[in-house]
Formats: sequence, structure tokens, C-alpha cells
Amino acid sequence: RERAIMAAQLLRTPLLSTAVIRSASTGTLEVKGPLSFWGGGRVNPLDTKKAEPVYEPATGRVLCDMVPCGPDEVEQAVKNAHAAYLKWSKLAGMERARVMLEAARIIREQRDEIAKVEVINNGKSITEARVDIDVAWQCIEYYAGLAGQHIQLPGGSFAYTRREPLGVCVGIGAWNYPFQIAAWKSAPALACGNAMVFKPSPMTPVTAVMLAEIYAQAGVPEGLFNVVQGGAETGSLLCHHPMVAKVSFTGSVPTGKKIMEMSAKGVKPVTLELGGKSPLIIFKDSELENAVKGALMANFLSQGEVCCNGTRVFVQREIMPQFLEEVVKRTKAIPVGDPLLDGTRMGALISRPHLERVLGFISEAKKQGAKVLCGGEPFVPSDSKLKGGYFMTPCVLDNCRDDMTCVKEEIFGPVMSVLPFDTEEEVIERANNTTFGLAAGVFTRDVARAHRVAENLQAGTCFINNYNISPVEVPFGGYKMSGFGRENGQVTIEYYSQLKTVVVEMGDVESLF
Ligand SMILES: NC(=O)c1ccc[n+]([C@@H]2O[C@H](COP(=O)([O-])OP(=O)(O)OC[C@H]3O[C@@H](n4cnc5c(N)ncnc54)[C@H](O)[C@@H]3O)[C@@H](O)[C@H]2O)c1
Repeated sequence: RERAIMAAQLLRTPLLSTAVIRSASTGTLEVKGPLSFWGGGRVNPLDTKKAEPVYEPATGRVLCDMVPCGPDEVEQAVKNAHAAYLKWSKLAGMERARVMLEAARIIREQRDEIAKVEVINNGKSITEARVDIDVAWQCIEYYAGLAGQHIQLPGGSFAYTRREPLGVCVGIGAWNYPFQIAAWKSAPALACGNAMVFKPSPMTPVTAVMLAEIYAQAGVPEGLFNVVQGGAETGSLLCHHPMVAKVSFTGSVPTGKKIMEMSAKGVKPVTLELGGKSPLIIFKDSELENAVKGALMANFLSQGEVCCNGTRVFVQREIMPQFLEEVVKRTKAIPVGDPLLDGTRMGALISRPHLERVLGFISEAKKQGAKVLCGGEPFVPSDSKLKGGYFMTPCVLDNCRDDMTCVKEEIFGPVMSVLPFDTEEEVIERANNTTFGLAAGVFTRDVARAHRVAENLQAGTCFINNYNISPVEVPFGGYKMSGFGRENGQVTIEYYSQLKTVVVEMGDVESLF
């Protein structure tokens, strides 16, 4: 009966054709049809009553509907994933690698189209979205292969370890890097022989389906990478499902705590990639031009909606005037507008409520004594089709103190708080005075100081003389309440596999009994 239901629901046509995407511009793309994917195709929803609108951030129009998956659908997706896992995990690493390399190749080939859809659904600039998609295929290419270890024991005996898959892994994503998060989770999961059920954010449901289509086209077994749509309810069904072996989550701290609690009930390992309020420390001996560029990169990528952004910018007092002058000049020059235009450097925030929340942080900062040096206002681009979009001007706040809300809480928007400091000892203490610990940065020409500061900062990633550089070869993840576990780099294999030790006796058994 289940098979019959599946057959009636399954759609193997692609969500969007290349021609449709190519001819689309801001305000024109229509996304129709189901956005969930399992068993090798897109699946019609069982119940559309709880459908929610998904908006195009640059125009404010409805892009499509997101229909959350209920218990029966989650059950189908997980079962499909499990069946695929049984086949996929028996393949040799090289065989899996071949399929994954093919998926990486297809993404590379369709990079401009995927980036365009990402922009339309997420609002970030096309220049950034293209980089996101490049990082996604690089990640899949990177993980296409892995091996075990052989340990010699006395008397010709030996042991070896096998890195074995966990089974069905669940990925739950945030809305700021929709396609890239799906790739960062699925690439190591699949490389290790697992299957994945991925739930994107309900605000950005579109491009994860495109990734599912690409994996299918590359030749993964049906059901190996599945997409279920929905919000908290669907996410919690996934975390509680007894056939799910692991949950990898990217999102906020409060949701991360719930994910951990739910997973604890089933003794499931979790990876938590949570929020941050990262410090960037600029010493007076820095090369100022690079430090200013670094501060901009640390704050304004993806409209400031980046978890590892260095939003607390500590500047040594002696260079504060020059730093502020230069940073404000450059911030004012950032072209905000139609995210699909090549010249745009800042697009629209994800939603109207989020825009209002970010503007609210700025009003609160002003009340608490901060001075707005530039930006921080809603912005209406001259192009009339963008008048309903969620744009704002990037903001630099001066006169900040450590106890202000804008300095303590994650804003997740284009708002830089600048704070003066005097000594290295003082700034390290202030930089670490937060419950978060995702990233940190330091600019200085003094090599010894750079490494000393990096050692003393409580953060999962420390950037020296740059900021927000995350190549796929390098592990990424948090300290403290920014989470645990890592994504990217070789170490992530450990988070998507379990280690089996096999001990082999080559002689006779010596018994004490
Ligand atoms: N560390 C990282 O790698 C990283 C990367 C990107 C974003 N983030 C963080 O993500 C946050 C912004 O993303 P967001 O607003 O989408 O976060 P969020 O926590 O609101 O939602 C994240 C995901 O969790 C799902 N979810 C919500 N409640 C759930 C529940 N009870 N059970 C299961 N799933 C549930 C959502 O539907 C969504 O898919 C920021 O705090 C940001 O710092 C972290």
C-alpha cells in the first residue's frame, strides 16, 4: 500500500528547467509544484492545509508555497533513506566517490543557475551566491573518499579499525546559506556511507530540492538524499524518529538546545552549528587598509546574516579616528539593491520581520548611547519592482560599550559595533566575555602577538590578518554555546561515522581459566 501511495505522489520532472531559470529576473520566477524529495523524485504533499508562503526578499512577493511534511511523510522519507543506506554503505569508498564526483561536476556545470535561484529565494547578492555554490561542489568533491587504519600487535596479531557509517543522518538547515549548508552536511554524510534526510529552513525551501535532483542524476541510489519540508514540527519528528542515527543542525542557540534534548532521548550524536557574536581585534600596528577591508568582510557578507561574523570590532584607541573614517567611507559606498545585478554588493534581508528586528537593535543601541556613524535605515531602491523588498543600509555604530544589547546579542544583520581598547590583556578578556565562541579575528603585524592572541581567544576559528575565510579543507565549528562538532576538513569524517575495532588473534588463545 505504501508503494502505491508513493507511486501516485512521485514526480520525476525537475523543479525548474535551465531555460526557465536563465530567462528569469528579479520579480519574475515562479516556483510551482512539490518541494519535498524522496524515493528518487519530488513528492506531492499529503495535506496542503498548513501551506506557508515563501517570499522573494528583494521584492516581497510570494515565490512559492512551502507545505510542511507530517508524520506519514517523515516516515516515508526516513524509510526510503534507510533502504538506500543499506545499499550505499556496501559500496567501496571509490565507488561512492565516483558518484559524488559526478554530483560535484553537475553542480559546477549548473552553478550560475543554482546561484540565481538561491538569490531569488534568499536575497543575497549574485556575486556571493556564486561563491556559495562553488564551495558546495568543492565540499562534495573533497569528501569523495575515505579509509581505515591497520594496527600491528605483538606475535603477528593485529587489529584494524573500520570507519563505519551511522545509518540515516538528519540535516536541519538555516536560511542564510541554503544550498551550501545542504552540501556541507550531505557531502561528509554520504562519503561515509550514510543516507540523509535534509530539512531546509521553511524560508528557503527551493535549492535543497535542486541538490536532491543533482544527486539523483549523478546516480545515488533512490532515497539516499531526501528533502522534507517544514518547520519546527517536522524537524522534531525527524529528531525523535527511532530510525534516525544522527542529527546535524545549523541554526540558533535556542533551537540547538532543543535539538540536543530531543536527540538525547534516542542517544543520538549531534553536531550543532549555532550562532555567534564574534570579536575582531585590530591592533595599532595593523596594516590599516587590510584591517578596514577585514572589518567589512567580517560584517557585511550576506547582509550581515552570517553566523561567524566579527560584529564586535575592537580597535586600539590610537588608530580609532583613522579606522572609523575609512570604514565609514567604504560602508557608505556599498551598493545595495537588486541582488541579481553583478554590481550589487548587498541584497535584501531574509524577511520583513527580520528586517524590523535588525532595525530594532539599532534603535535600542541609540537609546543605550551608541552613535550611528552611517546606515541603519530601511532602504528603498529606485527600481520600482524592488519597493516591497527588505533592504537596509549597512550600519556602523560608534560609542559602544560591552554592556550594550548590540554588543552582547547576535543581530544577524549588517550592523558593526566598534569598541575602543588599550591593551592586549584587556581586549582578550573583553573579547572572551561572551557565551558564544564561533570565530574571532586579529589584525597585527607582530607575528608573536598574532599567535598569542589566537591561542587565548575562546573560539572555534581564529583568523589572523583576514576574516571569513572558510575553505572546505578547513574544519569549521564552535566553542562554548556556539555548538560542537565540526563541519568541513578531514575531522568531520569522525562526526558522520562510528569506529569499529576488529582485533585478530593469529596464535592460540592464552586462557587464565
Ligand atoms: N554555526 C553555523 O555554522 C551557522 C551557520 C548559519 C547560521 N547559523 C545560525 O543560525 C541562526 C539563523 O538561522 P535560523 O533563524 O534559521 O535558525 P533557527 O534555529 O530558527 O532554525 C534553524 C532550523 O531549525 C528548524 N527548527 C526550528 N525549531 C525546531 C525544532 N523545535 N525542532 C527541530 N527543528 C527546528 C528550523 O525550521 C530551521 O530549519 C543564527 O543564530 C545563526 O548564527 C549558524
